[in-house]
Amino acid sequence: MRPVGSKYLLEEVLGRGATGTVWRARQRETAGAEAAVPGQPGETVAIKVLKEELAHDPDVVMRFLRERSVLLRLTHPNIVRTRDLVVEGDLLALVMDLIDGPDLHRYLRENGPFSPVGTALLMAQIADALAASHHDGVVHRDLKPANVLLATGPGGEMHPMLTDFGIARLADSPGQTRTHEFVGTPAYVAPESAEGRPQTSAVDIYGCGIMLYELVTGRPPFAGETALEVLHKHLSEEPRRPTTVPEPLWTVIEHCLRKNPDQRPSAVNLAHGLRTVAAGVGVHASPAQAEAALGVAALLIPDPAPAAVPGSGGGGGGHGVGAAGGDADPTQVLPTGASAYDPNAATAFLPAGGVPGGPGGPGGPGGPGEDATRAMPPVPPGPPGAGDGEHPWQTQLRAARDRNEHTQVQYLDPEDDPLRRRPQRRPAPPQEPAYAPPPPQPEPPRPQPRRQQQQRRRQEPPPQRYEPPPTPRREPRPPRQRSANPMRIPGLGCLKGCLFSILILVVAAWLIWELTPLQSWVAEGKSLWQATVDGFNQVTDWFSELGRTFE
Ligand SMILES: Nc1ncnc2c1ncn2[C@@H]1O[C@H](COP(=O)(O)OP(=O)(O)OP(=O)(O)O)[C@@H](O)[C@H]1O
Repeated sequence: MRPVGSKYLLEEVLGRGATGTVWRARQRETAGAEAAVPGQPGETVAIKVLKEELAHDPDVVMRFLRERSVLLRLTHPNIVRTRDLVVEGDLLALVMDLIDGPDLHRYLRENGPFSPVGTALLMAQIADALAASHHDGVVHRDLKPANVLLATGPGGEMHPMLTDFGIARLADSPGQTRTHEFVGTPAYVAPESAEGRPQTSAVDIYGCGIMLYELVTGRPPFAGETALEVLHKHLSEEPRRPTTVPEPLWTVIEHCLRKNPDQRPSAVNLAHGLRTVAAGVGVHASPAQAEAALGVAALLIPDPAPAAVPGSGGGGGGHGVGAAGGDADPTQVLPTGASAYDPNAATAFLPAGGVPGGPGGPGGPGGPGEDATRAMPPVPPGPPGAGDGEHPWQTQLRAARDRNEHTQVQYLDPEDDPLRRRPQRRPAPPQEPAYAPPPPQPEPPRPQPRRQQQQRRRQEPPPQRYEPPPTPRREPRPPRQRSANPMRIPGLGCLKGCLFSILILVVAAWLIWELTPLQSWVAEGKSLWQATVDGFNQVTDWFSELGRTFE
């Protein structure tokens, strides 16, 4: 096990992304006052250790420290809580609540698309999370199914939680050492981000539009062979409505995917619109609900004051458009050499300055590797603009390190260092769930806990079918009450009903036998047909006689 700060021990890798590696970790001791959640010794948490390239970047470090309070303050039932930010030596790490469930990308791949109602309800919760963060001035900027973790609610329902908040913001350093055009994932990138234009919270709404489309159809609307092709489609192609998408849901998707960010709804209005759609397109919708869903466009009012992405406008910070040289033609700032585009690849940093195929550019020496982390420029030996004086980040970094001065430094045997060997699973002691869930939401199906998924993946061959998680323990049923109406016949399947029916049949047969001339006919040896015909004639004669009497 490897210590992070003095408070946490890394135990097992949960996954790797473009910005870092996420570990299952254990709290060694209660964190200090800087942490939003002090935690208890023995508690399990998730820790994202940022990549070395990021941790070495002075601008990222400075941002990390500056935005500490913003990230720690961001709490919402649909946001994975950041508990602590750790700076230790060259290591930057975010301590989060551990979510025991798959991410939405994996869930979608294994279970196929959601129903329109399920899609609307799930995304309404994501829109709630965005509304809270936008209100706090925080724009996510990397919305995609892989960044939504699926916890299980108290009734076993799916509870989506948005993660990686602020990571795009941290990674998109304005420093002179890095000239990223944008940080994001091509399939989910808003046109203004792709073009390097000023960005606002409307980029997250565009991401919601892509996710809505993907959840209900199983694939994002814009695909292509290369990242460049996909980005071009975001800029120029209008998505078509698939026949499986109901009209009201399409209205919402279409508004979110407007090329003009000023025409996209605010997150609050998006959440409201999606709930109206969910209520109006389901099988149990009342005419009024269906009517309201058809008029959902009226609810999708844009945000009059969207939260701005700091420095994305080409002004302050000198990055984004400014670094790219103004409103550059997108073909100039995107990696034309990008090949074999994977729409579900991890977050990419697309370079502004790197010439595709050239040094520092995609595919060139010093350029992006095979993974999605592209165009990480070499780190200069000293801080930018340091000169003789000290750059502010150095002062802040030292202060942060001083806070961790009691950190236990251990030189581990390479065999024992989880960073150098394949992680071994260690049994986790029972603990309280990290997340106290909100009231249950209807639909969609349950997610599978992460532990089950990981265990399943290790077995050969992997099972093909989705297995639901163990059902939550139910309260024992109260003893069955006897019916207050013993004569009620609930159906022929019921023994009581059968006996009662037989009794009625026996009585009816006896009455027919006694009150009709059936006995005499049988005695005369008539056939059943003859007896029926005679009976019919007798009734007809009786009626004719009756008629004549009244004439
Ligand atoms: N708080 C958490 N609790 C449990 N698992 C987590 C948590 N945060 C992330 N993970 C898991 O860790 C893995 C890696 O996450 P990470 O955010 O680094 O990657 P990503 O989002 O897929 O890629 P990128 O960061 O490049 O977009 C994912 O499988 C994710 O499900």
